[in-house]
Amino acid sequence: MAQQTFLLDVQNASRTFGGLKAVSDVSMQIRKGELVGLIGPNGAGKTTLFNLLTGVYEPSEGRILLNGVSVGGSKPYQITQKGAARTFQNIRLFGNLSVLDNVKIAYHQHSKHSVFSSVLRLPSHFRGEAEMTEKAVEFLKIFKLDGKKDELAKNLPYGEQRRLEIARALAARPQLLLLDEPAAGMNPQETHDLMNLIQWIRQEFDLTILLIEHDMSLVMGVCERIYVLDRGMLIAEGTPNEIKNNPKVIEAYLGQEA
Ligand SMILES: Nc1ncnc2c1ncn2[C@@H]1O[C@H](COP(=O)(O)OP(=O)(O)OP(=O)(O)O)[C@@H](O)[C@H]1O
Repeated sequence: MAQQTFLLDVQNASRTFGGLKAVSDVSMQIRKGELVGLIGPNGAGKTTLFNLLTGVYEPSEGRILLNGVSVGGSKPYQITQKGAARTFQNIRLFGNLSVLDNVKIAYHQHSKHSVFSSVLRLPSHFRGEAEMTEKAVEFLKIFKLDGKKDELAKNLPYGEQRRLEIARALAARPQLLLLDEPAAGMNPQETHDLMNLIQWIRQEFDLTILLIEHDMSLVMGVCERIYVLDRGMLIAEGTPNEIKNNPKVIEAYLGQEA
């Protein structure tokens, strides 16, 4: 029987820093089109797992397959080319570039015009450049940022910077979009709008999404499945309802508050 290929297949991945096992023997399988949450108390290993998925760190043990192909040892930009793009917990925009240029940078790798035509300023370069600007503006429209395209990214309010980061990740045309705390610092209205936006872009761009989020209303409201990490280990996986009522999960979160 043919083996099922998952879009993302994490097989017994671990990552140690000195004596600390930040991610310990984690396995997770995500099918194309799913919207999955990754939660856990502070220091559980969520960002470290994202860093393994995106080539920031290599797993100390285990394998990570994207579309059935191992991404072990790939650099972050190579993983982006293989179809996974991310946002960061601490926003990482090019603050001194315009909002438009932040998106164009991501779009650049998908542009058809060659470096050769750019250097020689051939007509195809200008056509390519105009096309890229047009596409970038389309992405900005989705995130209601087109009116601010010429502002410096660093001058946007926090919630808009978060949206711009997602627009930039999306412009890289990923199959898998990894969002690290997309609602952090947003007010309830912004969070609510973001939930709708995440669901909309998933449909529109045929995306698979994995998101880390502390805002439980967002996680429980949009995710179909949730993985829970605690002290580097996967302690639960299930639907939002299953996770809400899972004693191990409740205990992990109560431990955090104690
Ligand atoms: N580069 C590193 N060097 C040493 N320790 C690290 C490194 N990166 C992460 N850690 C440690 O690994 C553990 C997991 O951290 P991580 O940031 O992945 O957790 P998290 O679940 O994302 O936490 P939070 O919700 O607070 O962002 C923590 O104890 C952290 O201090």
